[in-house]
Amino acid sequence: MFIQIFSTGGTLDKVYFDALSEYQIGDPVAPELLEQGRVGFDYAVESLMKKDSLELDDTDRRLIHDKIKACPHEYILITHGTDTMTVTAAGLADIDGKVIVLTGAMQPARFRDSDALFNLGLAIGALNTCQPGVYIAMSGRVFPADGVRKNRVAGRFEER
Ligand SMILES: NC(=O)C[C@H](N)C(=O)O
Repeated sequence: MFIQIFSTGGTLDKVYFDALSEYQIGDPVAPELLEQGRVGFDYAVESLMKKDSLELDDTDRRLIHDKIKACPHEYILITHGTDTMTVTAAGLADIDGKVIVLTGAMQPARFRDSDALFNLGLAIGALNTCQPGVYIAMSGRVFPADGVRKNRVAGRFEER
């Protein structure tokens, strides 16, 4: 099994710079987390952008779409900010023959109580078992991309 990972930014990849008292988006954390998980598959990671998903625009989403469409691999993982994950996922619905899973985190992977490792593991499980289609793996569940929303108050994803 080979998984192509595209990172786009989001809280998952955020780094806290104390001197600046603000967050910035660092390098993709996915490889480190996969190493920590001692995974038994091959993968490659390509960083497409380093943005909070609230700042993604149509041009960014077109790039994400076109990169995936042109990718020769069947299994695609997208790490993405949670706030507009469903918007990006909706734009991938026309891509056939691939298992595409988006995941992210409510807390930066670098935080001790982060949900990042858990969510990434869930996404990898989804890639191992799902039929071709677009899915969001968050909150311990794998949702079809068109059947989920983020509940900001509760801090989790749920059926819509
Ligand atoms: N948890 C997150 O990823 C929220 C962040 N604002 C984003 O959508 O990029």
